[in-house]
Amino acid sequence: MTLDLSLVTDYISHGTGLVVLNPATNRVITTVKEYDAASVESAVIDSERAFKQWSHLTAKGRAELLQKWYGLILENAEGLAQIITAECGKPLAEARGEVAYGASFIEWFAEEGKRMYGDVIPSPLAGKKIIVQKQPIGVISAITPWNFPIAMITRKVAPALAAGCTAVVKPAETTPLSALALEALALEAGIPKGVMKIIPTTDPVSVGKVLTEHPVIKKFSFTGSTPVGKLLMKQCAGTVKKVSLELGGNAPFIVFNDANIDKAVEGALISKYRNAGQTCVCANRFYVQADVYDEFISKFTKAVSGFTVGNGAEEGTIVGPLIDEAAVEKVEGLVSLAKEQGANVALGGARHNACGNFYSPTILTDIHHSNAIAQAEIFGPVAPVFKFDAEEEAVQMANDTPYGLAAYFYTQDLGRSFRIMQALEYGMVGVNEGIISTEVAPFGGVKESGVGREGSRYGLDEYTEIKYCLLGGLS
Ligand SMILES: NC(=O)c1ccc[n+]([C@@H]2O[C@H](COP(=O)([O-])OP(=O)(O)OC[C@H]3O[C@@H](n4cnc5c(N)ncnc54)[C@H](O)[C@@H]3O)[C@@H](O)[C@H]2O)c1
Ligand SMILES: O=C[C@H](O)CS(=O)(=O)O
Repeated sequence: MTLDLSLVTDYISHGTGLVVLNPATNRVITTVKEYDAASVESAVIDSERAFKQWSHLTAKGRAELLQKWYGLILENAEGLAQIITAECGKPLAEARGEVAYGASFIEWFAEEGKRMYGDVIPSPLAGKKIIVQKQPIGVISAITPWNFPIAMITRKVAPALAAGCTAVVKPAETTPLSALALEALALEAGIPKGVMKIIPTTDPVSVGKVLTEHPVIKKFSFTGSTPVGKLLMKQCAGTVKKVSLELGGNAPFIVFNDANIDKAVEGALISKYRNAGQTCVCANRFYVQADVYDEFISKFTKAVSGFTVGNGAEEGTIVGPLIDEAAVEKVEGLVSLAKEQGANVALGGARHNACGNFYSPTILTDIHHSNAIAQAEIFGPVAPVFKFDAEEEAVQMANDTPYGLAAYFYTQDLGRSFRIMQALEYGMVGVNEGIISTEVAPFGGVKESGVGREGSRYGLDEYTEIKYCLLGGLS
């Protein structure tokens, strides 16, 4: 399949720049023009200039342009999906899903922007009026990861633009093409130049300093690992920026004795192996109650053994490559340590065909919660399955992590459902469901998985400021 790069022609560098590789083949896709700290400063000033006009459009006016952008993304969905697969590695079917998911935030916030309501508060003071209004916070910056190169950008930029803000966005070094295609389509939709600017770079540290320290930037939104999120949050402190963070996860997936095991296996497959296990909400550790442990392992192993591993561009591929060699080495290290600590490899446990960035879908059993792998965000197609006896033990182990993004459990007992929903220390919980992300619900974590929420009616608040006005002298 010849990759169509016509959407990003204007961004391709015919000399030096940011080299983009295909993780399935490690071959060069293309090279794109890149930004350094100085040119990012200039982009920030352009964004400030664009803000003056964009924020003065009506919400309806902005919505019409966002809806045009949404329409163009859907019209170019297949081309965008092929770009995602080429630079990120995920199977084409998943990439198509990501385009629709990413576009859904634009559709959703085009409407939400028209409902950025304020308040008129009954005044306790005679002759005085109390008015509360929401205003766009201003120029925002964002830094995004490689695993959802379109959706992680639109989940930030859509609410920002709908609220009247402008955005300067640094995508991951490995996946700039999807981001640049988004920018090209936004310009084609009539969204003015400078309203959304993508800034690829081979120097994330210097560019990141501009995006977290520049005084013109009033809000910073980050999606990525927890260690980097902590660093960038500190960098924002000097100018007291409003910050939202979508960070790492360590999702427990609990299966109780009374669960529908076939449904639990179905949920486990999608939750664990989506994007080869490289999602922040992937089930990261499985806790299965003793009476159903053997049945779950048998059915889970049988289903995973049928997965096709390969290039995501080939129809039928279920598990594509990891993003790079470092990612494979990290997974290899975690599996090796688990085996040293007594784990049994029920399936996989090594590179696929011992080549490239491919790792075989893996299931580990006879493993204890104290093993290191229970505390690490695996970010690969590896499922450690722990056995437990009592409900309280499962909850204690599930909560025994600094992370708090997503959690999942399967039961058919209503009382247990409410007990466990209440007891789990996570921002998002799937009950008898292995995939929970949607634009209408608040996505985000607690503890060291993040601050703030994306999507839903709450997502707009991240990009607004509340202004309270007291009107006197009206008697
Ligand atoms: N909570 C969520 O919604 C969510 C979504 C996707 C990914 N993630 C998390 O992201 C991680 C995987 O993505 P990743 O490997 O791209 O994460 P990462 O933190 O290594 O990189 C994320 C982004 O930060 C940039 N970056 C890294 N160091 C920087 C620095 N010092 N200054 C400025 N920018 C810097 C990178 O270039 C990239 O654009 C996982 O931990 C995953 O859980 C979370
Ligand atoms: O990995 C990060 C994404 O947020 C996962 S999802 O597509 O939103 O479920």
